[in-house]
Amino acid sequence: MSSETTETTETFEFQVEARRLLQMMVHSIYSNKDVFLRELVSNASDALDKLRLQALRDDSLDADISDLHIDIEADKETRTLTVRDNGIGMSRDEVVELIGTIANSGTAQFLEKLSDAQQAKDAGESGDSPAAEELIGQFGIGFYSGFMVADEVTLVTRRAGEKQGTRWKSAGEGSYTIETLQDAPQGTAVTLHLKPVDTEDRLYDYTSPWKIREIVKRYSDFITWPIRMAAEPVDVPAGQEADGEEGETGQSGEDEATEAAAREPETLNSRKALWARPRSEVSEEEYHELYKHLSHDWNDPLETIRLAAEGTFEYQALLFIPSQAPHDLFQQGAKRGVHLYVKRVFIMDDCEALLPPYLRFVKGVVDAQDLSLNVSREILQQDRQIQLMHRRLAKKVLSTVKEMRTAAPERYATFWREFGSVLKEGLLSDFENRETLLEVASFASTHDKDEPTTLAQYVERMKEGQEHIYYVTGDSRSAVENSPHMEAFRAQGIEVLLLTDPVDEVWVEAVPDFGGKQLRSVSKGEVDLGTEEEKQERETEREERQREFADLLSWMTERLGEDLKEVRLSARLTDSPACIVSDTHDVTPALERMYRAMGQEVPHSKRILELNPQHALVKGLNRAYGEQTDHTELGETADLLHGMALLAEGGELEDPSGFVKVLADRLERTL
Ligand SMILES: Nc1ncnc2c1ncn2[C@@H]1O[C@H](COP(=O)(O)OP(=O)(O)OP(=O)(O)O)[C@@H](O)[C@H]1O
Repeated sequence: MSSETTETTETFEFQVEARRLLQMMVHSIYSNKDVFLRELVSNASDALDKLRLQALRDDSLDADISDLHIDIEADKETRTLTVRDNGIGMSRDEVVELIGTIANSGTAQFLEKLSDAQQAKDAGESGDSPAAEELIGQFGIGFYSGFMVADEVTLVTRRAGEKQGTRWKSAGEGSYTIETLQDAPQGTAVTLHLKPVDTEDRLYDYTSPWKIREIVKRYSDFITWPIRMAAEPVDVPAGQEADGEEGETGQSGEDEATEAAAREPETLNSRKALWARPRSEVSEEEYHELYKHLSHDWNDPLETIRLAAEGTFEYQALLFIPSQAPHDLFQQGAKRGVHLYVKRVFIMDDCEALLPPYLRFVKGVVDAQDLSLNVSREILQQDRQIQLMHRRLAKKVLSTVKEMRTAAPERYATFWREFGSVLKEGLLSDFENRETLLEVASFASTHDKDEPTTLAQYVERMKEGQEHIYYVTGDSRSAVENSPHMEAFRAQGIEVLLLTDPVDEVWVEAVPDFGGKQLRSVSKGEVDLGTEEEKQERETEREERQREFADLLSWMTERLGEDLKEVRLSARLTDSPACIVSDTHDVTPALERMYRAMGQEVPHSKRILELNPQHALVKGLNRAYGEQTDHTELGETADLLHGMALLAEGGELEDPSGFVKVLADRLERTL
């Protein structure tokens, strides 16, 4: 970061990502500009929460917490709007770090998507890609949203307990200035120098008390801190003052009284916690605004869940399922939604003790009556009541998903698209809810190109004589659909689940069955399809073939023995000459790779090469083996066959260049 010092003011450049984000705010890609105030109030409220907590934990903190509140002040003359809080504030370093940079690691990627979406919009295309608005909504922009309505933003702040304050100022272009102040009130004041009103662009007059009142009521009513607005100075014509309650104390005294009454600030929000209000009184919109405050998401949630427990351990919970997965869903250390309150007092965000990790996308509030305000994360993890609450909340979320699946299939489809892969992690860790998880899960399948299926639907469609639920795992739908392992299943019209999430490799190993039907990989063990009669018939034929190919198979098993457990005839191939399979209880190569990536050593399991006795290449190989006495060349053919089988399942060759050399040599001879 470059800095240039004048006497007291330093100029800094914004970090690249921050600058791009600001650019978008300045050029305003988000149409509902009113939300800037919600964002500033939300930050102010967080700052007040933080100060109260810190004061609670640290007696020696030199801070005034007697009247924590938010002030909104508009000045029509100078066209400025100030949002002020007397909360925790920021140190100078914090200002530079929090306001000048965007620490979120997904930002660069997000910005790519955003500018693509914006370009598409500018070019008048309306493709499948999400609109820029939707994207920015998902990300949440917080403080920077001020630049949607202002051409200059000033922030004055002093961290509670510190002596000096800081002034930050920027026009939202490349740089900002920072100044140290000897004298600044505790907390933060953000002053926006407003752009000219342009109602067509939904840029309203944000100095209008009416507009401010409306926005605060709509977006921030539930904020528990008072949000005050200085009342408008009323121009009262002389001699027509409104009810002079103070009595006649002379002309000048009366003026003062009127002015004082006029200056009495108005509290704009009702400050009622939504979860404590009767359900019938809270509108959906109010829930959605609370969700946005808690989650920093600008989009509405997919589902709102309310729950209250009475008795010895009383609590209320208000949970939300977002409509989009956050970009950091699979990042280590990403935030975990739920906020903990104790008797309406905010205690902590990201309270991981309240829900299992596979429900980390759920946002919301849990307000418990009987916890200490000083409760720590460690204590929560061990608290029996919290563990009970955790179980109950998890069950409630899952039952909501279950209901959604039948009552609102489209919403469920969105849910599963966004969160299915995280939910499947639960199959590994949450034995208690495993059945429910299997019931709510859905999977791509060969039955339908577009529509996923549930396991129950799969079982209903199972053919006569089919005993197992078949699946294939791999990197992509096209790769697994075309894998040689699928041939016999396709030929016999047997449905196969197509599992392409990394987590699928793992949970299928852990879940033995669904409703008594075993889950079976198409690439493991022997396949045994069809009715008893058909099986019997095939078995007899196989024994015959086995005799026919016995010498070739044992020679190949020996030749490839270093890499393979066995070479045998296949019942799963119709078109391909060969494929590789794993033994029923062996770890698959994909899983081996995953364990290694996680730093766990697993023994390497040798696999099995299966040959298709109907295939001309295999037949030819068998014939040649019988006829020739020198098997050197045939050895190469066997190696090629092995390599081809590996490639066909999307695997990797141990010696790709060796493989290519032999192949090139063979091709050359065909010309
Ligand atoms: N009024 C304030 N008082 C104290 N700190 C503040 C205030 N406003 C912002 N901050 C600090 O600056 C950080 C960045 O704020 P910003 O609104 O840009 O993002 P955010 O609220 O963290 O998240 P998001 O970008 O998802 O909205 C906050 O996390 C907070 O630490």
